[in-house]
Amino acid sequence: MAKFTFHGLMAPSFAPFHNDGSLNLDVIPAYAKHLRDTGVAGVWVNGTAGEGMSMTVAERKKLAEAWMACKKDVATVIVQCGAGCLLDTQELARHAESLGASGIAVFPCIFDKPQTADDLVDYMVEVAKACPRTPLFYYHIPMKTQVNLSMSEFLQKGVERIPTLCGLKFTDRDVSGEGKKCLEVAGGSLTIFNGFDEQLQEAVSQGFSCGVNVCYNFSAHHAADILSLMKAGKVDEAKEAQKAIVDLLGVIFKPTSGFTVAGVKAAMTLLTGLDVGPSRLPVKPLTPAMKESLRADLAARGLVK
Ligand SMILES: CC(=O)N[C@@H]([C@@H](O)[C@H](O)[C@H](O)CO)[C@@H](O)CC(=O)C(=O)O
Repeated sequence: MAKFTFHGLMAPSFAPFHNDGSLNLDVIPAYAKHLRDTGVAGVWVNGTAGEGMSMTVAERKKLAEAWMACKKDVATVIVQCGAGCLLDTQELARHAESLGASGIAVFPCIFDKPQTADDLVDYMVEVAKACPRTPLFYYHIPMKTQVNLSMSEFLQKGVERIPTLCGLKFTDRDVSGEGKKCLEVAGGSLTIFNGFDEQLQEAVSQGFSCGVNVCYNFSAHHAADILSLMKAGKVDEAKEAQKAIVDLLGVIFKPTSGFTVAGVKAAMTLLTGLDVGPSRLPVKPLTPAMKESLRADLAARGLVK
């Protein structure tokens, strides 16, 4: 079995774009230093917030390379390689392994979707052949993929057939049910990342010790508080820190009446001063009026000038 250990906060990094839509790699070194300075020890590149599915294979490779060049600041780099077809996924996985990535994460195929946990394992077996020396993770995010299989069954079957399978990202609200079952199957030897900012405290209460959540990009301190308060047994205070995250997300998603990558990218730029640029279609960027409304709401909370 491949070895992988991570505890704490991993940021799903944004894909920085110039206003003309092209990749802006120049911001990555400062982005990496910002994450280091805010206690974030890992990045999850080309995922959901990272608009992996909106980029070409060549762009995705460039982003992976840019983050790998910053390993002195952010030591753990997991590259999300799921793509439209298995061959592109394998090409990206081979590339990530050649760079020495800490791990490779994979969405399922989302057009012809796996119907059973066995189908999913079959697919992951083929991906693993392209990156036989690198820890492999499944990226469970049914709200995007509409693939909602039992993750505990997948893990049970997957470890039998994929020596490099090291866990999964559990972007699913059911942390206390299926999430806990995954932890039981993992038995401490696989890594299960919590996937929603809003449920970190609940996830930690079930035994999760790490997460890949978008807020770690710009307000990691709340999540770091949750981890340390839960460790100290201060559950009520941890729940207060959790409320602060939910409140912040409420502000960020107000202009778009719900989650969009455009909103969190705009928040990143406003809250950190690191310009990650607009989102790429099909995710519509915020309009100037939406951006101003977000800026004003964040300013009212003393979060931006
Ligand atoms: C759909 C989505 O973006 N989910 C976020 C959450 O952090 C999410 O933004 C947050 O919990 C708000 O609902 C992360 O799971 C994203 C993520 O890990 C990724 O970009 O790959």
